Amino acid sequence: YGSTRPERILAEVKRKATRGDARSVVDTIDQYCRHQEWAMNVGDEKGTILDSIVCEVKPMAMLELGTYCGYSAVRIASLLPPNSRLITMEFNPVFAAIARQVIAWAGVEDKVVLIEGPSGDWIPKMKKEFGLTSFDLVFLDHWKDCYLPDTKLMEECGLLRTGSILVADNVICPGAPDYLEYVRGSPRYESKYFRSHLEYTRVEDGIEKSVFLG
Ligand SMILES: Cc1ccc(Cc2cc(O)c(O)c(C(=O)NC/C=C/[C@H]3O[C@@H](n4cnc5c(N)ncnc54)[C@H](O)[C@@H]3O)c2)cc1
Ligand SMILES: [Mg+2]
Repeated sequence: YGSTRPERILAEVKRKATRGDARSVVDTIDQYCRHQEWAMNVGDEKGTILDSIVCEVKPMAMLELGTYCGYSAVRIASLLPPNSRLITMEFNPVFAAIARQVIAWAGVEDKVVLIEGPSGDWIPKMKKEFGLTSFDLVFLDHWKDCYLPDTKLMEECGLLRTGSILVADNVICPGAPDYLEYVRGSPRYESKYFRSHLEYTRVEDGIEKSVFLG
């Protein structure tokens, strides 16, 4: 049922996951995408790396670029300290509509603000629209050729402070070579690679964690 993959994922969440239980939503999506049909969620293996960084940073202000079905938004939100917010950006209205329902089913809607639109348009408006000074943590998981331009845009818009952390998915597969070269080569970042696998597969992939030094 459901004509698109995200709609089938949402149907599975409504069928199998416990309402209000973020963990069961995450596990349901992982089970479905591992055994029924693959989808580009950060997944369980890389998700554990993301979890450890979220728990270490305890961000009060976090940004995610590329919501898709809301899997990582739910995963992150379930670990956020009270009064902290995840702002997640998604420009595909079909995916955004599905993600809103997944986020609501998981019961984390009061921790997540989903912005519908392109990151390039919204990043320059973040400070004004959300009374933000900077982001403590940013998760990049949108089109891989947007990682670098959006990182430079966040720098230019003063959304990164000394100690802000960027976490990038898929730096090996599909890969974000220009982004990797930038954060690994720039004296303004301290970068570290966490080796893992492409979600639900044995293909090598990894997460790059980069601390902005100001
Ligand atoms: C060859 C090949 C193909 C696929 C893979 C597997 C693979 C594995 C992965 O973990 C992946 O993350 C990906 C991947 O391509 N992710 C792109 C994810 C985009 C989502 O973000 C949305 N979006 C994209 N740009 C923007 C933007 N500026 N502003 C707002 N939303 C944006 C889109 O609307 C989508 O909701 C692919 C591996 C290798
Ligand atoms: Mg990804």
